[in-house]
Amino acid sequence: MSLLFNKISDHHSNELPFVCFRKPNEKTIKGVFCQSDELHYTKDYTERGFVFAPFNAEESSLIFPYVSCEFLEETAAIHVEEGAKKFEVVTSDKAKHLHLVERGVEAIEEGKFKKVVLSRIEEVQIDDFQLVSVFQRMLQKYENAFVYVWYHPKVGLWLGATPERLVTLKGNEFKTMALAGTQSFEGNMKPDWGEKEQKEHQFVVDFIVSQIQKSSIEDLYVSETYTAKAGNLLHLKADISGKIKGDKLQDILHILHPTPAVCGLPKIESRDFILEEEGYSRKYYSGFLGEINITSQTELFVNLRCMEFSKTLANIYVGGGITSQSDSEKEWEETIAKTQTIKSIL
Ligand SMILES: C=C(O[C@@H]1C=C(C(=O)O)C=C[C@H]1O)C(=O)O
Repeated sequence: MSLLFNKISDHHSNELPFVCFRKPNEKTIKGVFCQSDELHYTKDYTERGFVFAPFNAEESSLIFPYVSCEFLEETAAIHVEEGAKKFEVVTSDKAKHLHLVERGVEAIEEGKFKKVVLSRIEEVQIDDFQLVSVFQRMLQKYENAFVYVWYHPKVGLWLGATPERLVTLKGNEFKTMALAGTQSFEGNMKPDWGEKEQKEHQFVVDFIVSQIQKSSIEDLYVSETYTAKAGNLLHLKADISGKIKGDKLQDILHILHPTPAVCGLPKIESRDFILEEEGYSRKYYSGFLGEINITSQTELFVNLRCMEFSKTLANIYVGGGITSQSDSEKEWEETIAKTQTIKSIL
């Protein structure tokens, strides 16, 4: 095993915090290793470090401050075997999810909001969990995702391979994306998209554009909508960029997070519905993570296609966008397709 993967194993066994990640379409894997298990929170996003933020923007975001961390980088090619797939689904409550989606559609029909993203946890029993192998399989399988493993002994162990960028700041350049609408990849990168998917994606574009117009970001550019592949799934995607004039990272996060790709529209009404009705805590799922203020660059990703581990269980977090046109059975199928993307690396 390489130096970096050994260090991950050691730090995890010694119960010391770390994060290891690879950015989309890059080869370098970076490891950040903390020297103590003290918990740090961001004050105002002006710190330098790796942020791990929850879905609920009213809760604090964790940070590994780079002043007190050790770093390792590697560009090793990874060749690992497919997952052993020795696992059993412990909880996967279909009736509950169908009911939740139906309540979401009713609330939309009552005019409470236009879109809400509803999610669930699937608990999977894993025998003989090998952290490094699972992480390596994720790296191998998801080249165009932000792939990470994040650990803090007082918080937990999270792994993910997310296709969604929340925000990139490089100098005065600002970039984000609108990603929504899902179908399974069947070999065709130019599939037909239904009206429901096109609409749920447009809600995300419109929200981001209107929020940016409230900020001082100029030269706004929105690409054509196109199909993007993430694992065995396809999504509708549009790239959005601009030039920052005076906004701080904290202001930008405040206007963007959580976008209707993971929350809904309007933001507050849909968020309250999620917090009241989903019946579990999303914790860091659909929050965001990544490096902030590293040589004046920030790159944050939405925490999707992720799981949280305890000793013998993996909690897989999945959700999907609900609109007035949603069919609960199809929404259930979409969450199944999303869990399969994740399970294939276990
Ligand atoms: C909420 C998730 O994904 C989000 C929801 C999507 C959808 O509703 O079609 C697609 C991509 C993501 O923006 C998830 O994967 O859990």
